[in-house]
Amino acid sequence: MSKKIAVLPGDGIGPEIVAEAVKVLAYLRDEQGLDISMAEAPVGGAAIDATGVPLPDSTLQLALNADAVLLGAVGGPKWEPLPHAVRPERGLLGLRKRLDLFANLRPATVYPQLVAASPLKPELVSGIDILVVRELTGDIYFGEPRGVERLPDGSRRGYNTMVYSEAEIARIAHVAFKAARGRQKKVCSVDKANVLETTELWREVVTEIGRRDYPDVELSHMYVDNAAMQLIRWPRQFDVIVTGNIFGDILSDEASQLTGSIGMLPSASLGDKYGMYEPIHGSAPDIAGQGIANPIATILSAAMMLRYSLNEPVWAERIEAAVSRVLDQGLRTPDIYAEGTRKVGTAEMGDAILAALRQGGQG
Ligand SMILES: NC(=O)C1=CN([C@@H]2O[C@H](COP(=O)(O)OP(=O)(O)OC[C@H]3O[C@@H](n4cnc5c(N)ncnc54)[C@H](O)[C@@H]3O)[C@@H](O)[C@H]2O)C=CC1
Ligand SMILES: CC(C)CC(=O)C(=O)O
Ligand SMILES: [Mg+2]
Repeated sequence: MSKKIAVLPGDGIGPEIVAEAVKVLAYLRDEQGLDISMAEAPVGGAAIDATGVPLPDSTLQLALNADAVLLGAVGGPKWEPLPHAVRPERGLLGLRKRLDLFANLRPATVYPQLVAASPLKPELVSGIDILVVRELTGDIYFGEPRGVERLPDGSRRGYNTMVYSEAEIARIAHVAFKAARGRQKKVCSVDKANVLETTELWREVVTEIGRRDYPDVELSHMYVDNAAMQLIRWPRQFDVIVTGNIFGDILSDEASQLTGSIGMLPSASLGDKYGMYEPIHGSAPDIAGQGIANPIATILSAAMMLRYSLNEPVWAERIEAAVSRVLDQGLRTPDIYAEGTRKVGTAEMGDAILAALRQGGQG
């Protein structure tokens, strides 16, 4: 039966990078007989401009009725003056919550061709293969109460609430332990249990599940400040990192620098029923509209979609191999450019990956 893909380009560079991933998917549909259909809808700022809200019901329904969602990025300076409740980012958070996409898998692997593109020394980054398992529907991004209130003395006070239930911690812990079993069998759980009760509970629950259900997986714990430091000092010590929403958000942006650029990191946001695929970066307003954004993270997100939601692991591998071949050819968007390579724009990079896929697909 035909598989439906909801395509939500969003804002800033979103439409530019999603267009390149759509080229790849359209090739699989039109020339390789993959039984998929794509339908596009606005989300974030684009949706606010079109309908007044960041997650219109029609977009939500499209996502709920799809087999997988491909998302670009949302947000930008244009919508920053709006109240938080109706900002573009709330559209994305709403989508993650409504689809119950509690597990965000953010693999950070270094392509050997890009070792020199990392600001870190080659001997530190070569060979890194980290999977950040970020909880995506809880924590301080969703906790109530939240807001800014006026105090009797006339000054203002802002507050957000970090919340995790035992069940929320348990289900993400299982995802991390299971993922580790297919890798180096090491999980590092990152928290701030020395200060925050919520994450003390996190540590207890992860420890209990590890001991009870995954004795074959080595479990360690690290405070988030140390983890941020260790990622730079000795990144190869990590296999799977499991952590909450806000820590995972921050640490995965940091991990992207090990790989050369945030434009290289894909992600899969998974729940029991749905899957959404998005690069880890934002809408990059500073380079939007210039045709220079790196589309690789989005194309690799489409590969993850083929693997996790569309049961097409071979095409996922072929796309990943095509990216590698284009890097071998020396093509680079500006964010990963180094002397001796050829600088290309977003569309040229997408075209080159498609051309490499055509060759690989025939072979
Ligand atoms: N998943 C999402 O939709 C996310 C949305 N945002 C939103 O995006 C907007 C901008 O946020 P920032 O903090 O600037 O983060 P950002 O990730 O958009 O950009 C950070 C830096 O990385 C660069 N960059 C990002 N993606 C790139 C790519 N594919 N190729 C080359 N360079 C790339 C940007 O040019 C910028 O210098 C904000 O409105 C923010 O709320 C931020 C993070 C995630
Ligand atoms: C809601 C998003 C802006 C949060 C974010 O930065 C991310 O998911 O990477
Ligand atoms: Mg982020």
